[in-house]
Amino acid sequence: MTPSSELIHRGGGHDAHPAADEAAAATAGHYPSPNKPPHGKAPLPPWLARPLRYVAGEQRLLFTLLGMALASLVFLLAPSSSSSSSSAASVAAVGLAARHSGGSSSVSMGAVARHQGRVPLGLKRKGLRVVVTGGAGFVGSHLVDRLMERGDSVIVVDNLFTGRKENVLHHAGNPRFEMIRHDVVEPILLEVDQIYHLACPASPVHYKHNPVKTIKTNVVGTLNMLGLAKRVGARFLLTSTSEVYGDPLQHPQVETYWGNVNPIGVRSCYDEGKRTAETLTMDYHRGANLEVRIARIFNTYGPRMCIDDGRVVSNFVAQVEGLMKLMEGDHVGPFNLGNPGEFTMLELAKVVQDTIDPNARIEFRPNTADDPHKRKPDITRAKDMLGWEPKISLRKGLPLMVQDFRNRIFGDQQQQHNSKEDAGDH
Ligand SMILES: O=C(O)[C@H]1O[C@H](OP(=O)(O)OP(=O)(O)OC[C@H]2O[C@@H](n3ccc(=O)[nH]c3=O)[C@H](O)[C@@H]2O)[C@H](O)[C@@H](O)[C@@H]1O
Repeated sequence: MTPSSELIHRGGGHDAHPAADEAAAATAGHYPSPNKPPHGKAPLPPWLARPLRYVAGEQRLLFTLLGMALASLVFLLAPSSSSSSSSAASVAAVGLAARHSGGSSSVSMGAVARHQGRVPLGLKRKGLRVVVTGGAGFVGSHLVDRLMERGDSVIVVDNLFTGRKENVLHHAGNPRFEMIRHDVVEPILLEVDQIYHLACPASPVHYKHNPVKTIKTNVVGTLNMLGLAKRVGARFLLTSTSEVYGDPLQHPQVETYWGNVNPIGVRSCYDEGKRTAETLTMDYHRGANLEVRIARIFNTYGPRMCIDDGRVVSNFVAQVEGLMKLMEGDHVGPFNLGNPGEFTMLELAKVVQDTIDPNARIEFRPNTADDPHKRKPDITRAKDMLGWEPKISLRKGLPLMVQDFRNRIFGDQQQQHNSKEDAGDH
């Protein structure tokens, strides 16, 4: 075989590697002369002649055109399914990237995912990403249970001042659940759709313990969470309190009542703190167009309540239902969420005697400073606009809480007793 026939043979047998063939020919010293015009026509430069010959050979051009026509046909016939699945992929990727990135990029990515609106074909609507500050507390942990039940992804942000890990421990290991030990007075960046802001010491024994910290949590903590909501475009719900009415001069209290609060008293860190939190919430709503909701919670009791809480009981944790209705609804509020059933302290003490211990002694002591004399929510607004009202009476609800307290106190004592016995055995 001559070197030139070898070159032709290579060209025909290894079409996929013309460049390699050229290199082989060059090393063999058999590059065709570019200066010899074939059949007297104008010569084609070799960089053009070779690819043209390659494309024209073996009907490759025909096959290429056929392939392109087929691909366009498929694309035209199935435009919606292919485009929605690709958008689904991009949304999923965006969600993932957004959770793992910080800075401003996560903000815009979150916005893309959130405003996607349409659910891609064949995909179930994904649950929301929700932050619950104070989610390890009494009300917060019951809210977390409901959100998890609904299929949401929940992040609890709590500094565990009065909350307990045990309140949410049953969700540990669930990939939709996360708990971050964090104090809301420090900023935090999370990519979420909704923020339930509950973090705050709520009972007088706790909020009076460190009043400066209490007001800081209410003001700086709320500012931080509002800032987060603004940044990621999340809906924000504040759990305010009946304490914003102070020692009310109007009875029962309607949401339009402005309250009677001592600004310099021992309870002011909480009362004024929550009032400022409400002000901040409304300012962000008006000034930054933030979607906000405000609930004013009246005294609540139930399982998981702090054993040394000491607040007067009036309502069961079914209030959580009210919080969720408020978040999902169209009304900003504020809404009173509480039980309008009224009773005196003496009546309450007697219910406690009947349900818990008939031998419990009733003591009469002077009231603490600025303690409200009377309080009763008017819940007309919540009934009409949220379709919410409390369902469990004190006599029915109290035994449920008592059972939980018994388990925790006597269960703990039983555990200590058992471990002492175990230690004695060794
Ligand atoms: O009834 C009300 O008005 C109150 O109801 C709930 O409070 P609650 O669940 O009853 O009280 P806790 O069990 O003490 O829960 C508060 C949670 O906030 C957390 N917390 C407290 C203080 C703080 O600085 N940061 C913080 O994360 C605590 O650890 C705890 O988990 C809400 O959390 C309060 O915002 C609301 O004012």
